Amino acid sequence: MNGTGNTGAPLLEARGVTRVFGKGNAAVVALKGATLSVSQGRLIALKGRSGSGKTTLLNMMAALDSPTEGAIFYSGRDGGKMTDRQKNEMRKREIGLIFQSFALVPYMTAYENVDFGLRIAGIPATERKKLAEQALAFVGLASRMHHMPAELSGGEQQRTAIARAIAHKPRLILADEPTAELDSRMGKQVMQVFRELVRLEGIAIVMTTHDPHIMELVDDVYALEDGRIGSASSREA
Ligand SMILES: Nc1ncnc2c1ncn2[C@@H]1O[C@H](COP(=O)(O)OP(=O)(O)OP(=O)(O)O)[C@@H](O)[C@H]1O
Repeated sequence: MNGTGNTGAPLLEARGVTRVFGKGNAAVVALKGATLSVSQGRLIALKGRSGSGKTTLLNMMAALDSPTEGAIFYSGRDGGKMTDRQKNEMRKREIGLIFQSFALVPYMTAYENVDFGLRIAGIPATERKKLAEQALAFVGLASRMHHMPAELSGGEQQRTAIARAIAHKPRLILADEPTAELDSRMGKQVMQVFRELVRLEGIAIVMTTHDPHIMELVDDVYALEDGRIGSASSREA
């Protein structure tokens, strides 16, 4: 990742991650000993039924939640040994998050949404315009960037959300069901943008999905079943 990417360690590694919500009789074991490794330039899908633990794992990869057992390493750094402040900083600078529902600010244009994300990431004003325009051009929205979200199609809104997630040049993107609210054509556009990010920028992307068609478009698939990673399959890059 930025500044720490030459350690030889994977961008992100989950080792034996277990997450239990609640206590006693009410305890829910959402993840059971999940282990996976994310290297630069890979597009990875986590698949599994509703309730299998996909979002729980993604939230922990994003350092939004902590494992009950096991550990997550970010370029070799143990997340369990980082303070909340260090985790917040790392998330802002090194990770881009994308959600199923796009999560755009409705009264800001596409450009303003991306600029807002850059401000939150602490990027100085002098650099923001160029980075926002570059990111919006990358996702094919150069000519639509001054439109409000409501004036954009679902696919364009999700591509705006991708531009916001990539504008600060993170090395890792975590996307929770990014194509779930899109029809198949728009879902494909989003997957094309992901493939180009992986190929041209060397970014690693981990996405959750239910969609069997998407499995053909990714490099690695991890199947979650009742909180366990039941199987993994890869194709050569
Ligand atoms: N904060 C929480 N408190 C209690 N239980 C939780 C919490 N978050 C998730 N769970 C439970 O953990 C399990 C895994 O949930 P998770 O949201 O990770 O599944 P998912 O595979 O992402 O499902 P979906 O595809 O429906 O989004 C479920 O049984 C869920 O009810």
